[in-house]
Amino acid sequence: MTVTGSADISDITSSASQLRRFLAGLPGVDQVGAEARAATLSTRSIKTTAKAYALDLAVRMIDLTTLEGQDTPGKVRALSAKAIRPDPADASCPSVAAVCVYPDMVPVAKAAVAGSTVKIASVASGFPSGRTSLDIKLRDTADAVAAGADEIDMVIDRGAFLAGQYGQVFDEIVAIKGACGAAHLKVILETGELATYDNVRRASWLAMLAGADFIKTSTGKIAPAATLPVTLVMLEAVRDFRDAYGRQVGVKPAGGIRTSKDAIRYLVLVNETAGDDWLDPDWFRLGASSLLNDLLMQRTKMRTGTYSGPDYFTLD
Ligand SMILES: O=C[C@H](O)COP(=O)(O)O
Repeated sequence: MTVTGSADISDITSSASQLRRFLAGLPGVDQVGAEARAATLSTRSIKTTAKAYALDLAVRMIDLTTLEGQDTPGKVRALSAKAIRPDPADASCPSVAAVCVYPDMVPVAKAAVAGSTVKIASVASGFPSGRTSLDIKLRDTADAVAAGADEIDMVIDRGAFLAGQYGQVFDEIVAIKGACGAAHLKVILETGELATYDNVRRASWLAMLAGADFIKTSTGKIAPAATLPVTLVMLEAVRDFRDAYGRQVGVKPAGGIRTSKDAIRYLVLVNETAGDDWLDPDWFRLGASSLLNDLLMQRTKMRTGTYSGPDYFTLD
């Protein structure tokens, strides 16, 4: 896709009307083509050696998530221990990328991963609905960062987006990015509420223009959550954005990704759509609460030839 319009981001974002014109001018997504391509890629088989690599890469890309009202410090500590050392019986098993928690659990998670490579991601900005004032969203974000979050996962205002108030959504992302300081910002589009692939493409560009470090599909609280075609559209967007403006943005599908097969399908999609520059935890994450155990079972099967039952691994 060739992006038409100004070559300079500041021209596009200088006014709400310029931004609207730019987003309205993005080419429409070929829905049938996107779904067919995602379906074709999802049937692709990979060699055994590549599979072993892919399983480890998928482990390294996980944002191991717990976002439940009943989360306790004990559960977050256990999850953090698992994030550092997913398979205590196998020292070759890598750590996951990050633990993802609500802001009040950041201090607990931060202390639990101290000394490891595991990052702390925190949802903020009135997750999951985002229906709160900008002041509260900024405070929510600043609190999580002050408590040690390395990454902030914010939700966009879908109501404003769907009403065409792109300038408002843009300004909010810019403000929250400011509150992040050195922490990376992942912008959750909540694609299950955006209704069309064209909207997914527009929201992806809007978030990137506003300074997102990552674009993320879903909160995991709305169905459908991550899907391959939606992720394909987002991967095309980050690829085209880098081509146009020279800045690389990451992608994080999240919600409903539970099996090794699913994870490998996403990795094939990344490779074939954005390219192997994105096949790295710095640029691609899998937001998941219960994918890790299946990856561990498949790793063990490849190593020993036999499956360990799910009970062998601790609960995610
Ligand atoms: O961001 C991650 C999601 O909230 C996790 O969703 P999941 O429980 O369906 O894996």
